[in-house]
Parts: sequence; structure tokens; C-alpha cells
Amino acid sequence: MAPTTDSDSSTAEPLIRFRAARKEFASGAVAVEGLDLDVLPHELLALVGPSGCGKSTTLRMVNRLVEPSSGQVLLEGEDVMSVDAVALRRRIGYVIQHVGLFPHRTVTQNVTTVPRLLGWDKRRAAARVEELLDLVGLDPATYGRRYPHELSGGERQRVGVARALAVDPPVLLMDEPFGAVDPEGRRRLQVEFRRIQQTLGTTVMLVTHDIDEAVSLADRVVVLSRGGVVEQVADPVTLLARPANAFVEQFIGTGRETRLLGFGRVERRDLEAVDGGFGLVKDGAAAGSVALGASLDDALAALSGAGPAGVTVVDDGGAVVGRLTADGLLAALRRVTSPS
Ligand SMILES: Nc1ncnc2c1ncn2[C@@H]1O[C@H](COP(=O)(O)OP(=O)(O)OP(=O)(O)O)[C@@H](O)[C@H]1O
Repeated sequence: MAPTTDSDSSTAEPLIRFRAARKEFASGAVAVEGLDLDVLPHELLALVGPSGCGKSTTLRMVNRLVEPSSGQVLLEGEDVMSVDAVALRRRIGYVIQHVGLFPHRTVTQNVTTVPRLLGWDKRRAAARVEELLDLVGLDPATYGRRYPHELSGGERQRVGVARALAVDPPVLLMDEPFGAVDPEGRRRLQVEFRRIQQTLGTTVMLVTHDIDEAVSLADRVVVLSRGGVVEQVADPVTLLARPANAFVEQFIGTGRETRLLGFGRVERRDLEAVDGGFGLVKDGAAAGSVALGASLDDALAALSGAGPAGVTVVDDGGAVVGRLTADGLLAALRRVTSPS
């Protein structure tokens, strides 16, 4: 089946553009056959696909850690091969799984490496470290003087992100950045990272083999098959609701509907009136309650413990605004899967 592109209709000029970009290694292995892909300004684009499909190679062609054999990679309209590689890499943040902090340098020294190379004076660099450590949730007074071996995996990863953001690069490349962090810390880091990315407006290409990470973080997800072949480019809901072909469907795996629940919210239109009108629950059958605006997976969890009368729904002030039943939940889910 032909690749499907469901772009979010942005008309912005791409910040990164792959044009028939191909990589054949000296061994003869063709990692990427000829990729056409646009990355839009300020978006978080996730690359997913099975092991060996060419995700890392694609990413590394942007900062020239891998040089395309043919075709082009353009950054802000400029062929990366025509830019000095060192200067190019200073414009592009790069975060990898084992973050590669310098072991004999403190957190502060690690974060200020590139600013110092760029000739920033000490005071400006120090101010930037404070700002960045705050941003990634590490207290500068506590962590600035520590060495990498005195940090947890998650803390090291945060320092890696701070270091990559030090000179406020327009582009951040991330290769399995949260891979080495335990599941709970990972979720927290993901959420915080997304907030930081949206605050700064950084354009991010994120490589992950974890479809859940991709759909929960990205604006658009690119599913690749072997040879860097684009099987689908879509926003997460479209990807989950309408996989372009059997490959994508199989890659996403089971539980698509459950994942979609996370994208929907309980709205007033899904509710039934409670007996005796709004504001007071007279119908004692409705057990438990859920907040208006709660995600549909939270609503499902509440509903699973309730009878057919469903659960009461309360607003911010705690007033009962209606009752959610399985029918209401289904209606809300349909809205997610088939947006009007
Ligand atoms: N330096 C290299 N020399 C030769 N072949 C390579 C080299 N780097 C990668 N490859 C091959 O290119 C293909 C794509 O590799 P790549 O690392 O881009 O895949 P990936 O999708 O990132 O994989 P993973 O999810 O396992 O990290 C693989 O078949 C790999 O063996």
C-alpha cells in the first residue's frame, strides 16, 4: 500500500527536509533507501519502527553523524552537507539513551560545555545552568556540583536534556532518550520533557521503539519499515484509529482502542441527567464519581466498578453535573476516533 500522509495541515515551511535521502554503509547494508520526509517547525515528530529499520540512521543524517550516500537533508533550507559539521552540531541538540556525560566534570561543567566553547563568559554560562537545571527539575544548588556517578539514571538523563538545550538549539534530536530510565521515572520525564519542549518551541525528532511513548508525546508519528520506508505519517489519534496498512496495524499491536481512550475527555454532552435534576444525587445507584474533563481511561476505570447506572460526574467545584454510563463513554470514544 502507498504511504499515507495525514499531516496536520500546517502550511509552515519545513525546518528539516529529507529529499530522497539514502544511506548505504561501506558494508553494503542499505539502512535508508530513499526517504522523503518533512519536519515542521516546533513539532515533536516521533520515528517508530522495528529494530534495524533505519530510525537512528535517519536521525543521524541530520547532524551528519551519518552522511547521506545520495539525496539531501536540508536544515532551514540549507543542505547539511554544505555546512561545517562542527558548526552544524552546535545548532542541533542531541540526546541519546546513555547520555554520555563527561564523568570527571560536574553537572554544571557538563551543561556549560557548548556555551563555553561558543565563548560565553562564566557569568552568562552560570546563569544559563541555573535556568536549565530548574527547567528540568533539578535544584541547581544541590546538583550543580555533583558528578555524573552521584546521580540516578533519571537525573543523568535530565542533565543530558539540559546540556542539549544549553544554547537553545532550534532542533533537538533524541534517540531513545528515556530508554534507560525505570518505567515510573520515565513517564514523569516524558511529561516534563513535553512541557519544556512546548514552552521553548524546540523542534524535536524523537526515535523510539515504544509506540506508547510515540503516541503520548508526539504531534506526528512516522512509522518506518525496513530500509527507512515510510508506512504512515499521522497524528497519534489518526494513527491509532486508522492505521494505513497491515504493517502499521501489526506494529501498533493490540489495545489500540484502549490507547485512544487516553486522548478523550468526559464532556457535558456525554452525560445523562441525574434523578432530581442537577446538583444533587438522589439516584443512589450511581456509585463513585469522576471529574468533568477527566480522561476517558480514568472514566473507564471508574465505570468498571459501577453498575449500569454509571458514575456521577462532578465539576471543579464538586457539584454533580450528570451521570456517565457506558453509552456516554462510547459516544465520547467515537468522537475521538472519528473527529468531525
Ligand atoms: N555503521 C554501520 N555500518 C553498517 N551497517 C549499519 C551501520 N549502522 C547501522 N547499520 C545497519 O543499518 C540498518 C539500520 O540501522 P539503524 O541503527 O538505523 O536502525 P534502528 O531502526 O535505529 O534500529 P534499533 O531500533 O535497533 O536501534 C541495520 O540493518 C543496521 O545493521
